[in-house]
Amino acid sequence: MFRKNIQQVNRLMRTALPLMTKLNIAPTPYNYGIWYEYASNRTPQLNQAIDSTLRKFSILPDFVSKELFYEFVLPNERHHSISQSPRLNDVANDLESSTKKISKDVSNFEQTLFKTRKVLKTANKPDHLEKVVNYLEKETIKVNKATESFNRSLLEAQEELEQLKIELAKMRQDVEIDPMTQLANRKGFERQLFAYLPYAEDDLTLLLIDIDNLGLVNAEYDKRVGTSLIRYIARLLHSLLPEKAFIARLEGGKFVIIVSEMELSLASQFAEKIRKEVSSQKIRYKNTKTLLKQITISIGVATLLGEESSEQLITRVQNNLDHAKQTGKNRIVNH
Ligand SMILES: Nc1nc2c(ncn2[C@@H]2O[C@H](COP(=O)(O)OP(=O)(O)OP(=O)(O)O)[C@@H](O)[C@H]2O)c(=O)[nH]1
Repeated sequence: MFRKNIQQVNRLMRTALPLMTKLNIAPTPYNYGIWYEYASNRTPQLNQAIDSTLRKFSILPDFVSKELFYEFVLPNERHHSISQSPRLNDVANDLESSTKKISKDVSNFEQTLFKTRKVLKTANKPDHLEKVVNYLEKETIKVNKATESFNRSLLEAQEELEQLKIELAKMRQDVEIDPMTQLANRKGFERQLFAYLPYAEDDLTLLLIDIDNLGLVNAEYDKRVGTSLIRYIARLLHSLLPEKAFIARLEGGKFVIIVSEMELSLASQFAEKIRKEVSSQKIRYKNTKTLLKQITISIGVATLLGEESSEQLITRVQNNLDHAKQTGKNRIVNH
C-alpha cells in the first residue's frame, strides 16, 4: 500500500477520511490502514467484513480493526512479530542447516550414481563389478542415514511448532479468561458475540444473569462468602449450558450466556430452568459450613431482531434484566 504514487494515495485518502468521519471511526493507525484499503476497493473480503461488522455492531470495535488490519492490510507484519520469538528462530535455523546438509548429501549421491553408471559401462571383470557394488552400497547407507536424520529434524520442528501453537492459543485464552471463575471474561464474550453475529438469524439469544442481593450476602456473611458464591453460581450455570452455548462472567455476580440456534420461547424456558435450579439450591459456605439464606438470580432474555446491532441487542437484554430487578427479582423478563 505504501508504494503507490502520491496522487493515488491522496485520492484514496480523500475518499477514506470523509467515510471515517461520517462513521465516527477513531483516527488510529489501524483504522487509517483499513479505511484506506476499503476506499481502494481492491480487497473485497475486507470490504465485506467491514460492511457486515457495521451492519451488526454499528461501530467498528478497536479489536476488530486490529484483526482486520493484520488479516488484510499487513499480514506480514504479524509474521514479523511472531518471527522475533527466539524459539521460532531456533526452529527456522535448525531447519535451514539440516536442509542445507541434506541437499549436499543428496547432490553428492547423485554424483555417485552418475560416476557409477559411467564406470559400469566399462567394467567387465567380476572384481571390478564387486568394487562398484560395495561402493554403491556404502554411499546408499550414507545417504539413507542423512535422510533419516533430516526426517528427525523435520519431526522435531513439527513438534516444536505444535507446542508453540498450543502456547499461543493459551496466551490468547489467558487474556480472555476470568481468573476467579475460569469462565470467559467480557473480552471473551465480545469476541464470541462478534464471531456469532455474521451468521446469526433470528435465533441468537442473550441471557443476562445477575445474582440478586450480592451486596447483602457480602454484608451479612462476609465478602469472601460472596466471592465463593459467585464461583458456585458460575459452576452451576456452566453445568446447565446446552449445546452451542457460551458463558462469560462480566463483572461481580453478573453473567451472560449466548445461545445460538435457540429462539426466544425456548431460550426463555431455558432461563426459567436456570432460575428455578439456582433458587432451589441449598448452598453452604465451604469454610464455615454456614448454610446461606435462599440465593436467587434475575435474568433478562433477548433474541436478535433482524438487522439489529450487537449494541442494540445488549441494551435490550440489559433493560430486561433491569426490569426483572425492579419488579421483584428472582424472575426472568423477555420482552
Ligand atoms: N464478594 C464479592 N462481591 C462483589 C464482587 N464484585 C462485586 N461485588 C459486590 O456485588 C454487589 C453488586 O451490586 P449490585 O448488583 O448493584 O447490587 P446487589 O446487591 O447484587 O443487588 P441487586 O443486583 O439489585 O439484586 C456490590 O455490593 C459489590 O460490592 C466480588 O468479586 N466479590
